[in-house]
Amino acid sequence: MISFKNVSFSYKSFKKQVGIRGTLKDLFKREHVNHTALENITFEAEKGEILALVGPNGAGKTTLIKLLVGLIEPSTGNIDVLGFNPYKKSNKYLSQIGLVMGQKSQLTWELPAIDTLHLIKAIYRIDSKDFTERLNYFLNLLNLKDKVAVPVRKLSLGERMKFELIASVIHYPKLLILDEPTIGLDIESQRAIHKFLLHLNQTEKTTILITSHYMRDIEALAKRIMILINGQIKYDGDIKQLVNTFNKGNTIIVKTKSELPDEILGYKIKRGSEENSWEILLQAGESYYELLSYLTNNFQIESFHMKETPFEDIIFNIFTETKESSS
Ligand SMILES: Nc1ncnc2c1ncn2[C@@H]1O[C@H](COP(=O)(O)OP(=O)(O)OP(=O)(O)O)[C@@H](O)[C@H]1O
Repeated sequence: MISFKNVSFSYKSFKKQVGIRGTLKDLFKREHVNHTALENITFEAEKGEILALVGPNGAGKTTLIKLLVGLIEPSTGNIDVLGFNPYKKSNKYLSQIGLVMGQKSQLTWELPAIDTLHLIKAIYRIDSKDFTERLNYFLNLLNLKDKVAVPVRKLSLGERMKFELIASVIHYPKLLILDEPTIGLDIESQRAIHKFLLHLNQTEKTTILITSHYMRDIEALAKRIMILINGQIKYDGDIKQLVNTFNKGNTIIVKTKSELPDEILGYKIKRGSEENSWEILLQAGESYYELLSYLTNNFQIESFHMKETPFEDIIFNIFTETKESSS
C-alpha cells in the first residue's frame, strides 16, 4: 500500500546575508543552503493499518505528508503508494487518497458544508444515490444532521472538523492522511472523531496515517507508531512494544501514618503531593515484592498503588533524550 525506500528530502533556500552590504551582495549572487528535512526514510504500510506519525516540531512529519500526496518530489529514494508514484499526481492516484489538515480547510467558508460536498461529488463523479446514502450515514454517525445548511463560518470548530472529515472520505479513499486533525478540539469532539475513524477503518479497511501532538489520538487509534526525530525514524513498531522498550519504570505511591526515611533497601523515597504520601520509583520490570513486604512489616501503611508512567511522558522522554544525545 505505502512503500518508502531510502527516501531523503532537502529544502533548498537562499542564504540571507546580514546588513546593507549583505543585501546588496544577495542581489547579484545568492548562496543556496540545503536543509535536510528527511533522511533515508524506509518503511512500508499495509492495507487497513492505522499508522501514527509523531515527532517534535520540525521533525519532518509535514514533509513526509507532502511527499505522500505528491506536493514535493524526494531528493533521493523511491515512493510507491497504491502502485503510483505520488509526484506524478495522476487523477487515478488522487481519487484514492483523502487528506485532512487540521490547520487548513477544504470547505468554503461562506457556504454551507453541503455545497462543498456537492462539489466533491461532482469532481469524483460519485453516483447521486450512493452519495446521498453515504452522506446521510456519515451525518448520523457524527450527529451533524441539522448543521448541513449552516454556513461553515458559523459552525463550531468541532463541527467544522467533522465536515472536513466527511469531505475527505466521501469518495471512498483507500488511504486517508490526517495532519493534526483534532487540533484545538474539546475531548468530546476528539472522541467523536476517533470513533468515526475507527469505524471507517473497520468497515472499509481504509489505511490511515495520522500525525498528532495529542497522545490521546495516538493511543485511541493506532497500534503502530513511527517516531520521527530530526528527519530520521527513531522507532517504528507496535505501541505496546514501545512502552515496554522505553518505559524506564513506574512509581509506587505509598500512604503511611508516619514519616518514611529518605531511602529504603536502596530505593530513594520522595515526598508525594499529599501529606504522608510517598513516591518510590521502580525500574521497568523490577519486582517490588521485597520492598512492599519490608514496608508493611516496618511501617504503618494505609495504602499503596502503582502509578504507570503515562504514554505521553514516555514519548516526551524519547524526544528529549534524542535531542540531548544529538546536541
Ligand atoms: N519550505 C521550506 N523551506 C525550508 N525549510 C523548510 C520548509 N518547510 C519545512 N522546512 C524545514 O524542514 C524541517 C521539517 O519541517 P516539517 O514542517 O516537515 O516538520 P514537522 O514535523 O511537520 O513540524 P511541526 O510539528 O512543527 O508541524 C524543519 O526544520 C523546517 O524548518
